[in-house]
Amino acid sequence: MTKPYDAIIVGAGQAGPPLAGRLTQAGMTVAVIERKLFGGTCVNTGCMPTKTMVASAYAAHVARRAADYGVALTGGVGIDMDRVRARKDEVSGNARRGVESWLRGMERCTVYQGHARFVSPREIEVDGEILSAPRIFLNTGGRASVPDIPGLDRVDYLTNTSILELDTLPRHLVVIGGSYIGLEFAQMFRRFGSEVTIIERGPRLIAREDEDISAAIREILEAEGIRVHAGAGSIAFTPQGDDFAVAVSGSEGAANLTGSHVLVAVGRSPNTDDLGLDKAGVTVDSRGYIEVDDQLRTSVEDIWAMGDCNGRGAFTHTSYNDFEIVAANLLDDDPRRVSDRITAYALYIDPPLGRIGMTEDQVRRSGRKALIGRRAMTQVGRAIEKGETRGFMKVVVDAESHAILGAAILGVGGDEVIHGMLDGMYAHAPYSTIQRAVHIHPTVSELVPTMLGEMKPLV
Ligand SMILES: Cc1cc2nc3c(=O)[nH]c(=O)nc-3n(C[C@H](O)[C@H](O)[C@H](O)COP(=O)(O)OP(=O)(O)OC[C@H]3O[C@@H](n4cnc5c(N)ncnc54)[C@H](O)[C@@H]3O)c2cc1C
Ligand SMILES: NC(=O)c1ccc[n+]([C@@H]2O[C@H](COP(=O)([O-])OP(=O)(O)OC[C@H]3O[C@@H](n4cnc5c(N)ncnc54)[C@H](O)[C@@H]3O)[C@@H](O)[C@H]2O)c1
Repeated sequence: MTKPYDAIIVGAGQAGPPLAGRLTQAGMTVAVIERKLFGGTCVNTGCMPTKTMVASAYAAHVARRAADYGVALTGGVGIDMDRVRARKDEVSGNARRGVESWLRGMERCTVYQGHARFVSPREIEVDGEILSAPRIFLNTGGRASVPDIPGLDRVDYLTNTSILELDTLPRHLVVIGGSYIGLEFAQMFRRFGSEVTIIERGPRLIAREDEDISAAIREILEAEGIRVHAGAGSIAFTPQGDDFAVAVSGSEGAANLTGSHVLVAVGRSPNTDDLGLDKAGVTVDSRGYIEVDDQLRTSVEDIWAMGDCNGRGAFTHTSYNDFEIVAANLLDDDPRRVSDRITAYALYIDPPLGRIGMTEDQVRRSGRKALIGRRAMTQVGRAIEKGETRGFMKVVVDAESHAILGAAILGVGGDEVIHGMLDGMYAHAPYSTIQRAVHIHPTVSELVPTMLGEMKPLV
């Protein structure tokens, strides 16, 4: 027998649960299907656990530097991995339980725990039951990709999920992939006390960013004792008892290392291969992402895809914004669109990188006339006072319209401070609006107007 609902939501990540809230408030009956953990990647194996552990690593780092601040600690700095993990489990577990109890207590919402699969454009099967609805929303997220590296299959490799459950500290953690996931874990485990090596296939770390940012990040990580092999064209693993050997060669030369643990951090793949999308006629692109239009409609009428599974964003805030776009179009007669969204994200190494809009390189390649402002964190009073002067900030502005095109702040508070300029971009304000704003002293933000007042033509 088929159970009818007004709507079916597959996946309880960042977009599904709030959409269930809006649809049920509008009087619809909704089935939410989640196969694993409520809250999805961000809550369980992504942002929340990692940022909680990044905080532990930061505490260790500051403790090691205590004497710089005139604080005397007797004895060395030890790491209690059980406590680190327990703290992470508490933060993440509270959030997961919060999402689950919210959904289970939601009027007109029925929660199914199991794997969902289409049997037709309007029907989904979960654990042998068939549910039907005139509208279906997909929020299935993604999982770690595993690269085809010789010998990797013979090594007990870790992903962002399994590394969170380690109860002992790796002696030597080898990280494959030098982007968001790789860099955050690399610095975290180095600060916990592991030896850490990053192996990146591309010519530089976090290669989507400008070269000066990649170089500064590499310098920050190397200063903490992390080894980096970029331009690694060839990587091969050989098991050696409980350890493994890894041979790397490429544009930075060749090296042979011995590691105890390897983390694979080479990108994510969408959870779309096991959804029966062919039974519904929903199309995917060559990498498996569900094809959507600017308002997140798939190729099949009344089926929408939100979050990481549609390839239009890969962040918690973009997934949540997808929910806002779908809800606004469906329930509020408000034609919100993905193309209204300005690129914005942060990399949570310490100091963090806050990034918005275009990179300097993208602006240069666009050929438009632009102005650029730059300021080292050594010229920021608050950073000096805090003893955290690594990094710099920069901004690129259109020379004719005076619109802010993009900015980066690699420095203490950079993930927060960048929002002033982001809000200026959303307000379509010329840069002079922020340049003339009187910011609070002493903050990192107070140097943003100064930087905007000292711009030069981008050549
Ligand atoms: C280590 C790490 C750190 C990160 N840090 C950040 C960060 O600091 N900031 C940031 O913005 N982003 C971060 N991200 C990215 C962020 O976690 C994701 O972009 C976000 O969680 C995507 O949300 P989503 O709703 O699209 O999917 P998900 O949160 O992945 O949710 C999808 C859900 O669907 C379920 N599901 C899948 N298929 C089915 C099926 N067939 N049937 C039933 N259920 C199904 C899954 O079990 C899952 O619960 C990080 C990611 C990782 C891996
Ligand atoms: N701070 C954040 O917001 C945050 C943190 C973590 C993850 N995330 C999300 O998770 C997603 C995945 O992150 P990620 O870092 O795994 O992927 P990514 O796609 O950002 O980077 C993968 C890196 O691995 C390298 N690589 C690919 N194949 C390789 C190989 N065979 N050998 C060596 N290097 C190889 C690539 O050149 C690239 O630098 C990101 O797109 C991001 O949206 C966000």
